[in-house]
This record gives sequence, structure tokens and C-alpha cells, in this order.
Amino acid sequence: MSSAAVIQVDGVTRRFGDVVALDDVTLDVGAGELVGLLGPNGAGKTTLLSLVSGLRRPDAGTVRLCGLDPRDPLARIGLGTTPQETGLPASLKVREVVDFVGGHYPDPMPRGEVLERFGLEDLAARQTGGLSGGQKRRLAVALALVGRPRVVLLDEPTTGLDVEARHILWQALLDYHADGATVVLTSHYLEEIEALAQRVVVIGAGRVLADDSLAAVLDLVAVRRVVLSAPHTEAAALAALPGVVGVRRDADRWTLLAADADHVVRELVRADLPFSGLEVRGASLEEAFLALTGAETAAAEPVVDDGKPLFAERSAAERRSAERRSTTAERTPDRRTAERRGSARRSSEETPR
Ligand SMILES: Nc1ncnc2c1ncn2[C@@H]1O[C@H](COP(=O)(O)OP(=O)(O)OP(=O)(O)O)[C@@H](O)[C@H]1O
Repeated sequence: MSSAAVIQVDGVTRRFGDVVALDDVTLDVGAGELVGLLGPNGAGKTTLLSLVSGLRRPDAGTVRLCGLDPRDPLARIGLGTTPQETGLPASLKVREVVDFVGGHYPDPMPRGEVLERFGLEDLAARQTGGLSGGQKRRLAVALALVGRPRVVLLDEPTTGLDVEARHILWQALLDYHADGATVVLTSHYLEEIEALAQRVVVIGAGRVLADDSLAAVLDLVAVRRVVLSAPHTEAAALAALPGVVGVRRDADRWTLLAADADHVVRELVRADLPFSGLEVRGASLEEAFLALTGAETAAAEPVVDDGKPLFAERSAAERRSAERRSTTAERTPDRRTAERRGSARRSSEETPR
């Protein structure tokens, strides 16, 4: 463990009944880092934050915050957090809530500065019960910083915010980080991680799947989708094509996941498999995670998901949101080699944190 680490998670396992939410996770975050925790629903991100903030205890392993037990008040006084949902006292005005929270800290940020950083000046006299969902969210994140914490943990800070509010919040977080704070945030949005994080930790099924620089992790999740019709072809034949990391069937269309779509199309032709209606698209983050998880757990065997949704528990809204995010994936360069994915993963394994 680095002596400068302000967050130390060592061999941590946390179960909820039969569910293993975190499985032997080891992770250090150094002073002044801005780390994004990325992962699909149920990956274990919130559980990890709850252990670091002392809300829960691990079943095995140790967690340290600023070198102390996270339940120690001395550690907690330097911590600012925003959970996924925050209850605000509806009848208090925004300025009163800021003053109330600030009153719990020895050297709080002046109210005017808090409101200005988060673009909340015009709402100072508004009762929090009258704020929109996005305004409440901005206030909740602002309140995490009132006590000038050295360490900030944010669980999906911009979920539900419109683009403008999201950008205000990103800038406020970047400014606060530039002042020297350590920031860890979870997100489902790749563009949020791209905008904020320097280091990205990908969590899947309770395990750390990747821990690397933003650029290396973007490479790792830059999966493409090759969609085609091939009514007389078996899943196994498609999965056997070099470079294919996942295969899925939706009605009469096959979706192949691959780091290098061009390579897969060449292999398809070389294998003389009959197909029609070929399309190449960016993959959603969820698909990239599935490919990443499958490649990790099945020693690079492709994930075959014949006819079933990739994430059965996903709601229609989440699917729409995933589709929107796939537009972001389109922006990433389309030629990604399996070697680069491999080397990014290797470097994450070889670099002790
Ligand atoms: N209090 C709890 N009781 C039972 N199971 C829980 C509890 N909290 C979390 N879990 C389970 O632990 C796993 C990890 O959940 P967690 O909330 O940490 O994931 P997450 O990555 O934050 O997901 P999301 O992105 O949807 O917020 C999930 O399977 C979840 O259902």
C-alpha cells in the first residue's frame, strides 16, 4: 500500500445473504486522485463506497480512510459524500440547508462560495421542497463539499440532470479536485468518466476487472457490434471467428461483439459463412462490460448469449439510456486490436496500486 493512499481497500469481501456484492477487492486511492468507478447495475460500486464511508463493514478484509477506520469520527470529518438518493428537509430554504450543514464543520466553505460553485445563487431563497429533481441533485452534491472535505465520494452524481446542469456540476467537481481533494465517483455514463476521471476502475460482479488510466480503459471497453442475418449459421460457428468476444441472437439477427469489427468482417468472408444485411455499430457500455466480464471469466472464450437479452433485469428506460450511450461509443476510434485490449488488461494486472 502506498503511504500516500487516503483510501485503502485490502482483500475486501462483502455479502448480502447469498449475494457476493464484493469479492476480494483490493484498491488504493492516493491523495489528490480523481477516480471513476465504472460498472453495470449491481456490480458492487455502491457497496464499495458504503464500506469506504463507514456505513457498512466488510465481511473480510480491511478498509482504511485517511489511515483510520472509516467509522472513526476523525476520518469522517474529512469526508464528503453524496449517496444516490438524498433526503432534503422540504421546508428549509437552500441557504438555510447550506448553513445548517456547514454548522457541523470547523471551517466550512462560505455559503456564497458553495452556491456560486454549483450555480445555485438564484435558488438561495427557495425552499428545497420546491426545487426540481436536477436542482435537488446539484444541492446534494454541493452539500458534500460544504465541510471542505479532503476526500469526496459521489454515487452517480449527475443521474437525472440535464446537459447544462451536468456540465455545471462537472466543472464544480473539477475545480474542487484542482484545489487538492481526492475524488471518487461512480457513474454509468462513459462521457462522465471521460470528462472527469484520470484513473478508471471497472467493477463487474463484485470484482475489479480493470484499473488503469482513462485512455487504457477506454481502449478496453471500445467494443464494436457487427450485426448480420445468417439464418442457417450456428452460434458456435460465429463465436469461433477470430476476434469475436461475444455472440447474441435477437430474432433473426446475430450480433457479434469484437474489438476490431473490420477484422471480424474479413474473417466472416474468409470462413465463407453466408450472411446478409451487415451493419457495424458502436457497442453500448453494457455490451462492452459483458465482453470484458466474459473474456475475464472464460479465458478469452467468446460469450454466447443465444436469444436472451444481455442484461435480463434491465428496464426499458435503462435500455434506452444504453442506446443513447452507444452513440458515445461511436466516437471512439473504430480500429481496436485484440492485442491492445490484451496489453491494457495486462498492464492493469501488472501495475500494483
Ligand atoms: N442491502 C442489500 N441487501 C441485499 N442485497 C444488496 C444490498 N445492497 C446491495 N445488494 C446487492 O449487492 C450487489 C451489488 O450492489 P451495488 O448496489 O453495490 O451495485 P452497484 O454497482 O452500485 O449498482 P447500481 O449501478 O445499480 O447502483 C447487487 O447484487 C445488489 O442487489
